Amino acid sequence: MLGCWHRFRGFGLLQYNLLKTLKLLLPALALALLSPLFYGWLQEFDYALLKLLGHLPTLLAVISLLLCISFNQGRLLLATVNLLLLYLVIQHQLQSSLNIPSNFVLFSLLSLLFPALQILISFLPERGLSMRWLARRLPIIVAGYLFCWLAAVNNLLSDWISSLPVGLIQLAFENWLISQWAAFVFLLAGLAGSLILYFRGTLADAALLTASLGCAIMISLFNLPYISLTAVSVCLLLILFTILFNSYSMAFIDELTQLPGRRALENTLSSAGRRYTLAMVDVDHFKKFNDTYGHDVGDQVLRMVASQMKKAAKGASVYRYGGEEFTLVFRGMDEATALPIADKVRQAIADYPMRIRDKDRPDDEKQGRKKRKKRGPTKDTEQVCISIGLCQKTDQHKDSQMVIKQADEALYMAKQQGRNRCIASHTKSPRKPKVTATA
Ligand SMILES: Nc1nc2c(ncn2[C@@H]2O[C@H](COP(=O)(O)OP(=O)(O)OP(=O)(O)O)[C@@H](O)[C@H]2O)c(=O)[nH]1
Repeated sequence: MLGCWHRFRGFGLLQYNLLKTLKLLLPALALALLSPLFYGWLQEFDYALLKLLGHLPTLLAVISLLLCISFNQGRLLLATVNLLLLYLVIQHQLQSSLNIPSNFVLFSLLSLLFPALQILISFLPERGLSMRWLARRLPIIVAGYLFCWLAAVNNLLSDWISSLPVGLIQLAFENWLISQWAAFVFLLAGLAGSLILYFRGTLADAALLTASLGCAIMISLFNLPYISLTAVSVCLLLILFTILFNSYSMAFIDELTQLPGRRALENTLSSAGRRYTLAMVDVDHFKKFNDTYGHDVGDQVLRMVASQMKKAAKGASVYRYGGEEFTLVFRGMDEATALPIADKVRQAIADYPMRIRDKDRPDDEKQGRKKRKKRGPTKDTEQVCISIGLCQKTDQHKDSQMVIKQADEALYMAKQQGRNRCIASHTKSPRKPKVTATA
């Protein structure tokens, strides 16, 4: 039975990770669907406009580089450089037929270099951006393309055609220009990218994987006009979107609970209009969780409270105000309507059996079972309670800060009256809770 449960939990985790991965790939999917439209659109432009549009990838790359530096996104900076250099070498050295031996050699080298660098970039941990970090990695990418470019401008490449291995000459699929070796390295880049995306699950990983797939398609369909312009522009647009989304998350999303933070709350309140109710929420005796079980368990409690609030607070948006304080905003609702919803939130959390994980629980499952047997049955769930203070916006409130202040006063009263309850500034509380907070 227990084995069954573990298998079920394993399946649930797999499903969760797969869903998360698919969600992360959604922006890439949207851009992939739009790229044939963009490609078709290009065909209608006249030569002068197309020449101008040829600079679009460089422009996008420069914007991306500036944003990467401003927002500390090291891996996306390297991915941008990889795409930009690939595009520049193609534009300056590969604008005539691949039947010319030197062009064919350059094309073969680039179709190995790009995916190999993508694999390296995918495996790098995201540790922000510093000069030392960059100085160790950027020269590898630049050196690869510089080597190809110098060999091409010095007319060395045509001499190398006779020494190209068969795997770089034979195509992997009929009518597709990708060689067997290049297909293999792109496949490795795709596999590495997919595994990293599955386990690490960041939007940057999704963008890196998509850039590898996009450039594999570009290499395969290289004889189509403007294919490099289309593919590199789309990949860079995705990278730009990722940088902007990441910086938005850093500024507005609380990392621990994944709830919007105080800055997002301020934005909401500035556009909430004149009719809303705000609730300040505080975890009762939270300090005791930290003191008794440690900071990690304190963090678990905050995550549980956040997720239960999101589930139970129907019609309200939930924010982490800071520390163990949260905020609910009920747009378009008065206190009388918001109060029962807030009370349901309070009840949902009070009813949730919070499982506390033993701090010195051994990693080995067998050892753990032995230890639990020796110690006998223990109480490993704790009740977590919250107190809530509500206040609806009225004409007396000059700004949202005054509403927050009054909701905070109501919260203080809830604490004074015994905790685990909701108090509204203008409306009578629905009922007294049966349970009182114990932590
Ligand atoms: N684990 C963890 N603790 C935090 C975090 N932010 C703030 N704290 C702790 O939250 C505790 C807040 O405690 P108090 O303000 O004394 O309030 P309380 O114990 O909840 O008591 P009452 O509000 O009176 O019910 C402090 O010990 C902070 O260190 C966090 O992100 N994680």
